Amino acid sequence: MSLPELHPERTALLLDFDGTLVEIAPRPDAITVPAALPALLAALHRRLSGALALVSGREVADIRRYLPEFPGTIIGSHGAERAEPGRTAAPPAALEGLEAIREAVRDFAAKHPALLLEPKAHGVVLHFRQAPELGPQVARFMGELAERHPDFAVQQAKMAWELRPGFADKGRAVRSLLGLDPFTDRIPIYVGDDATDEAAMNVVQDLGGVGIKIGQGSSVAMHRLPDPAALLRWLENAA
Ligand SMILES: O=P(O)(O)OC[C@H]1O[C@H](O[C@H]2O[C@H](CO)[C@@H](O)[C@H](O)[C@H]2O)[C@H](O)[C@@H](O)[C@@H]1O
Repeated sequence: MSLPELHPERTALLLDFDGTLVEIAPRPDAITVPAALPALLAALHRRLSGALALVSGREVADIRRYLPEFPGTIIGSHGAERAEPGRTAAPPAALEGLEAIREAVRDFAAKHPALLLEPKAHGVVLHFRQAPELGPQVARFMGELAERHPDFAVQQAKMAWELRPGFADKGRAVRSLLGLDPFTDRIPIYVGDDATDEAAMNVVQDLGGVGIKIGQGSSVAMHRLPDPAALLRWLENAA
């Protein structure tokens, strides 16, 4: 099946960030934004009359650090934040249990120096990319921590486990975005590579849209591209 076309009046385009627009790197701060990406996103935003959003597990502020000129909507922290063009995301609500979670994760990471702790305003990520053998232990620890903090959910990522607020999920965030101008009444296309993107792809496909999975692994998506470079080529042809 060939990839869908981007129609200026009928398409809404929703793009994940890590592993989708940028290649996975050894650390969260070691990614390289392709030189052509900012201009490409600006061109797509114009072509779709604003119906372009980034949907990331990263915080909005983090995405803005890498793409300061991005003109569209940004959904961050797996859906816990949404920033409209030109506006700052609202500060996070106080989350019950977050301080205790941070402390427990800090203590655990201190015992395993190969782990990388990524703190977020809405949660915390433990990366085991530098010590893959610790993966099962990290999964167990984060799972047990989530059981003690029912407002939080465990989110699997690539070589990482995260605790995020239970209310934050990309599926819910995308469903609500698609009810707003200029996304409403358009056919959504969602592109993502990771477990967190599956809920969003389910939603867009339920609504008659299209999911595109980047890379390998099982997915609900009806289309697939091998890597971010292939996605950029497709977007360049469509822009
Ligand atoms: O929803 P996304 O935009 O795909 O963000 C998901 C997580 O991405 C980041 O972690 C992943 O990418 C890192 C950089 O390539 C990599 O080192 C790490 O192993 C991956 O898990 C980011 O650090 C997380 O905060 C995001 O939730």
